[in-house]
Amino acid sequence: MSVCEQGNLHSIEQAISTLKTLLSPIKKIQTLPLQAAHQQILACAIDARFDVPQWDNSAMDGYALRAADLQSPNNSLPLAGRIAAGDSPNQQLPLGHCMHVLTGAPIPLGADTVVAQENCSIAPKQIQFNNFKTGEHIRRRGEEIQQGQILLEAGTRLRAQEIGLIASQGYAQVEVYTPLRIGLISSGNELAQLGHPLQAGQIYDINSHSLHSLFTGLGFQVTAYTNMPDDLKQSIKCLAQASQEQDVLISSGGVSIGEEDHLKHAVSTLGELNLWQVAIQPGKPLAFGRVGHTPWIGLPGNPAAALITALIIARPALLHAQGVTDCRHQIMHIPAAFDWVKTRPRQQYLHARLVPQNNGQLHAQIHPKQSSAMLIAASWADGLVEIKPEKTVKKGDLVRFLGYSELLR
Ligand SMILES: Nc1nc2c(c(=O)[nH]1)N[C@H]1C(S)=C(S)[C@@H](COP(=O)(O)OP(=O)(O)OC[C@H]3O[C@@H](n4cnc5c(N)ncnc54)[C@H](O)[C@@H]3O)O[C@H]1N2
Ligand code: MOO
Repeated sequence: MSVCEQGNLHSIEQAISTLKTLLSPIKKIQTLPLQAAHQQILACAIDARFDVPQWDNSAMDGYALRAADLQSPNNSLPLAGRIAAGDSPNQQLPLGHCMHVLTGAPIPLGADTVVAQENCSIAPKQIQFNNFKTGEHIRRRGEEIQQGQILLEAGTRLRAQEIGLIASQGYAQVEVYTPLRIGLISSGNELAQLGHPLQAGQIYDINSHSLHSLFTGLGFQVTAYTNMPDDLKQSIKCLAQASQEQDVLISSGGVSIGEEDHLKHAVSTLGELNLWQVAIQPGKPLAFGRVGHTPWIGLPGNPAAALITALIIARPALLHAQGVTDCRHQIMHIPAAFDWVKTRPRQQYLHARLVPQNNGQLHAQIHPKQSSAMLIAASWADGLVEIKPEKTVKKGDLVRFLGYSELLR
């Protein structure tokens, strides 16, 4: 890998691929109670310990019968008993009888049909069946899951539905990959901490907070370091310390070409710089490297540039290192509600909202303030419209839309 010259920008695909190489996949595994495993990544496949359902059971409140028993002209059978969910699955349906069954109740042996109670005329000891189909309303043993079947593969992120599926098999604990430890570093003399009044020339540190929220939301273990001043010696000291304590360092700011942008120099002193400058707008000055053996991602300082490069480039590589097997995000093709007439050499990411038209179809509307220094549009937006380098867009053209709901999970 080589550091490119200014003006020779790396493509986004190259950047993601370089970063994946830089971040070695996490191997550490921990066992967690199921309740604590939300958003974590499964380290071992989960297989089915038993069939689901474990026995034939009723899908309705009604009456279980053997269809061949219904010979009488008035379609009725004497009632032999009642079975509820939780009762034994081994009860026998006596010949020529029916049994009352509640939803979830085991089907008595010999029955082949459940008739919903609203389709029955119910007398105390005799049930008349008005309308039914043979075989209906029985949930068959194993129709959902069969014993031994792989339910979830290693590398799956555990959402509410996966947690429920694991619980259905009685697993109280799961093995998950230990979350990557991410050290967040903001750089800049101008940055003030929340809770402190601003001095002249200061602004509040935004990136530490937006990135903390983003990466903890993705399941990583995040530590924010205090601000790194615009000073080479102190940058080296801060990076060296953080690199001892974390699996990955992610900084924001200080990667452009100004004389106060010391980060790349500090990283080269402690390790190596692998890549700098990517054909993405916002976010061109993005850089990667190593501090000692610890991978480093240098996001640009402008808050929207830091957020977008974190989502588009850092996110897939970090999830890959975390063991996630499917790091794709859905891309929708949505008609543009805007014109984009001026071509740009870098791939554009525009803050956009999905707006329903009169016919109910969604169109992508972009915010008027797309500056990388501004977060107001990101907060307004539902996601990002992606425009390839040198492309224009006319109203009604289909554009690629990446929803924040996809990017933030
Ligand atoms: N001569 C050039 N100047 C700049 C170029 C260029 O190619 N040539 N690139 C511009 C682009 S694009 C970006 S993006 C920025 C990125 O620069 P840095 O990564 O070095 O970031 P800083 O200079 O440290 O800060 C930029 C901007 O963002 C504010 N900032 C930084 N950190 C935070 C934070 N944690 N919270 C809130 N705001 C933050 C900082 O105050 C600056 O206003 O460079 C352009 N310049
Ligand atoms: O990448 Mo910069 O973010 O264009 O401002």
